Amino acid sequence: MLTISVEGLSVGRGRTIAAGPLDFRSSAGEALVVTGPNGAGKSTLLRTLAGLLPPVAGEVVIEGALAADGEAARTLAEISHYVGHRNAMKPGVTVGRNLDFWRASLSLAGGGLSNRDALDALGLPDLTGLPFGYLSAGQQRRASLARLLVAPRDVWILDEPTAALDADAQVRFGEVMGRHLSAGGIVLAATHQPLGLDEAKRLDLAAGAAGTRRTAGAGPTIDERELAEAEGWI
Ligand SMILES: Nc1ncnc2c1ncn2[C@@H]1O[C@H](COP(=O)(O)OP(=O)(O)OP(=O)(O)O)[C@@H](O)[C@H]1O
Repeated sequence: MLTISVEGLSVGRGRTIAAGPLDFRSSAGEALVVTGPNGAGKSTLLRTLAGLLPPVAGEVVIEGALAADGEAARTLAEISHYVGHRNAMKPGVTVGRNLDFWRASLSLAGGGLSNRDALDALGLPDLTGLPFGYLSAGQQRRASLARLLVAPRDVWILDEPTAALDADAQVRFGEVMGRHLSAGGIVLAATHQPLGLDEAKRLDLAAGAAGTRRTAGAGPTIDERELAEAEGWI
């Protein structure tokens, strides 16, 4: 059975710890909802889990999942979707071609929904022929979330997934996540809003996190400019 074990994980930038050390475990069919005030380290935790930032300390152990090459997956990046604050869809390219890109990039063994069915699951009409940039903010978020369905992956790492969604879309996306969990998937989500995941485990980063940035004694050295470029800030 797919299991993610997080042990002594401290996350941050360079040697500055934003949150941790953290210990938790998620198994197939489970959701973990990460909460906490602004600056508590929720996004930093999710980016670290997704493999976009190195951990300051600790480790993430994956068991029971196969990567694209048929070997046991060793990192979450090999078996997960990451949806950050940004939509990661090209505005000048059609919705359909954006989704085709995600299908081609992330599908492990096929089996994803068609673009039209994925959009329908998020309550959108067939907008596949429109440039992504023509969509409203909420439509853009829905279309971006549709990539979770065109390229099936076991683990969904979601940062504020329902920001910009109206009430109907929030309910729909709650149902989409529920079906993913029922099929044995895992959801790791940070949010300030209820996600409709009543059975989810909770991880509250409030205690001792915001405003108490600490520096690790040892850790990987990061080139701050490289990091900023990788994150699209410069
Ligand atoms: N690129 C960066 N370089 C240095 N520090 C950063 C960088 N990005 C975030 N931080 C710092 O890391 C800490 C945690 O930020 P993070 O974005 O993880 O918080 P969050 O809990 O997701 O907040 P919010 O609820 O506002 O989205 C903050 O103090 C923030 O200033």
